Amino acid sequence: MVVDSEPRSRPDASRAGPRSVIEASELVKRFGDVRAVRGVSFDVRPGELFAFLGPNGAGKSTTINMLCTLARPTAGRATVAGYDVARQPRRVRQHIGLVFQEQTLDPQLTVEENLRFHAVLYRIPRRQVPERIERVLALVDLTDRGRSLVATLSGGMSRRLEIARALLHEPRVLFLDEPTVGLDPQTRSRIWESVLKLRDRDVTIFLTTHYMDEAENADRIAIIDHGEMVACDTPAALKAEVGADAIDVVTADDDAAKETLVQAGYDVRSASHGLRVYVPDGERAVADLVTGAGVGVSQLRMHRPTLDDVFMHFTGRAMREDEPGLTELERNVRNLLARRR
Ligand SMILES: Nc1ncnc2c1ncn2[C@@H]1O[C@H](COP(=O)(O)OP(=O)(O)OP(=O)(O)O)[C@@H](O)[C@H]1O
Repeated sequence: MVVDSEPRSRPDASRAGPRSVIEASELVKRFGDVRAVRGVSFDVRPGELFAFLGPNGAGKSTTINMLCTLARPTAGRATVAGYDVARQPRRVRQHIGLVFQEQTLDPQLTVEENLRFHAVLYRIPRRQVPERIERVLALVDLTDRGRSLVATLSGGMSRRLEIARALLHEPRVLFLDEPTVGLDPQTRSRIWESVLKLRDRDVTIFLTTHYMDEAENADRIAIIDHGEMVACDTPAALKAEVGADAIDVVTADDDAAKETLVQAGYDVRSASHGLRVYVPDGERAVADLVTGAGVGVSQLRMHRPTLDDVFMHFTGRAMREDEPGLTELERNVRNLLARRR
């Protein structure tokens, strides 16, 4: 991405909220008849780790592309770092770093050469370049690989190098679109070590992911479905919104226990093995439940809502139902159906 000189322009402070580093207002994107994004609004505060989740075809990439100035909104507006994505795209690009799924490094160049090339594109003053390269490589734990050809790096190292490169021009916002997709758990956690270090550096992170354990790291999560925002809050608040804790109990006589508990006012469902009781606060309810069952309790297990439950609640689908085993054809059919809605 070449950042050339756009006429001097100032951040659009009149409109961007003073506390928001990203502000999207009624963003819309149509591709012909396809309404990919249908009026999405949200804001991201400085230093936040903001996760964007949604099923396949929900509109995540389209939204991120509009924020990164890679796609022009059909309607609505957005500012990033105070600049309008449609009217001041070059300014926006100066203040953002991008790590997308596709590798964009040159495999025939060394790690340092790739970074130096990026420094030229972003017009980083020459005398600052060595120190910046050293800093970003240390951040992603690649200090000793500066002279290695990128072609010789593992998938995880390449991804960490992409992050390092995206940070070289000191962006205010780092966009990570599925940064760990297809990588093994150990490599994913290495990448996350680097990402989480950024939290102390006042870099705002806008992330899309399919991995719920990664979304747990977010300060806030937005869920998008069929091009619309269906939820946006902290992981804890979203889980609380989904509702009650569930306690699974197996008793000496489940039918009798169910009757007694229902009479005592509990929300009880029969499960394939035992009973499931929904309570607002599982930890407090356990003791009362054991005595209230009226018969001997042989097993008891508490289940707190997870982000998977949250995702299911808001989208009606499991987060990872597309993986594994969904064929390309099935994915395409699903996208087609999503477009028709
Ligand atoms: N260039 C395009 N032309 C036509 N339709 C498009 C185009 N880009 C995206 N779409 C459609 O817009 C909708 C949203 O797509 P988008 O790629 O933003 O979803 P997503 O949430 O990123 O999905 P995934 O997780 O599969 O990447 C889908 O129905 C998709 O088929």
